[in-house]
Amino acid sequence: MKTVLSIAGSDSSGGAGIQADIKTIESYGLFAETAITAITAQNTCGVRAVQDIDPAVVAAQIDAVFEDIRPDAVKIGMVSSANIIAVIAERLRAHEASNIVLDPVMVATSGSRLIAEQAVAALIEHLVPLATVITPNMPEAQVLCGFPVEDDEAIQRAAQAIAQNTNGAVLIKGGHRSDTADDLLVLPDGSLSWLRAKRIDTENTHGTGCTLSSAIACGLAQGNTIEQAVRRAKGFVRGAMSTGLNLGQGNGPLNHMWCHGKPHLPYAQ
Ligand SMILES: Nc1ncnc2c1ncn2[C@@H]1O[C@H](COP(=O)(O)OP(=O)(O)OP(=O)(O)O)[C@@H](O)[C@H]1O
Ligand SMILES: Cc1ncc(CO)c(N)n1
Repeated sequence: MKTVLSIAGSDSSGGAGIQADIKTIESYGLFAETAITAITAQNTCGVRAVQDIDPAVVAAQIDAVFEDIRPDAVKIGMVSSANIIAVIAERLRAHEASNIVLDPVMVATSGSRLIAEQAVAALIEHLVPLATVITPNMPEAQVLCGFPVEDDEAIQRAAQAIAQNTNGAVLIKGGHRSDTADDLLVLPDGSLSWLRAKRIDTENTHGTGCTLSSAIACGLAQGNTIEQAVRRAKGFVRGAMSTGLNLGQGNGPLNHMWCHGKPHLPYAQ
């Protein structure tokens, strides 16, 4: 069985972070492993508390996983401090990890900040160069490239600027657009493709980015090309957004148990 390691924060409300990743990886039929970077107390309305995990314990989790059940792909999500970022990069290099998907998480859907301002430089220096695919949303792309990212032309320039720091691909996600949900993919050979999609009219978008990035990691673990993995992942998120699940009082979570238009729950009543 193929395995995927999620290095990310815990979301107590279950819709984002480590929890979204495990649900996604299981929906792909793969085996999920985890290295928790932070524990957040949050729900669909906001983040109430964050406790970072000691960097030595983050490193120990990564070592324990690689030295036993070696993952076929790695997804990196919330990494809130420069020290944690540095140990993750160091351990992934030491284990010669491949198929690394970096979701440069900065702000939750609810608007709360999830990374220290000083840690952004460390993310660019240590993790961006290791990534097979980087998946910023538009505000994150703006922080990574340093200029406003508001229209198609700026999205294109931002993706190309971010791609300068990596041998991998860059996917700029369109969840923050008002008109469409088009994403832009720049492949390592510099070729550009727009992944066009109609917007789904819903407030329930908590964890869309976490779900997308772990789904891309699953596709890479299964041997998909980057473009195939990204297109399948976008379809998976779309399906998980479309079931009409409406939980919580804020931006609700996705339904990860969606599978090709029908539930895949053998024990469901
Ligand atoms: N309303 C929507 N309709 C269709 N697709 C959407 C919608 N919102 C987001 N998506 C898609 O979901 C994926 C994740 O994009 P998004 O920009 O929401 O990530 P994000 O901001 O990192 O998410 P989060 O911080 O909530 O985890 C992208 O492929 C995007 O196009
Ligand atoms: C733990 C965690 N990671 C990522 C996100 C971004 O959606 C979130 N809200 N919480």
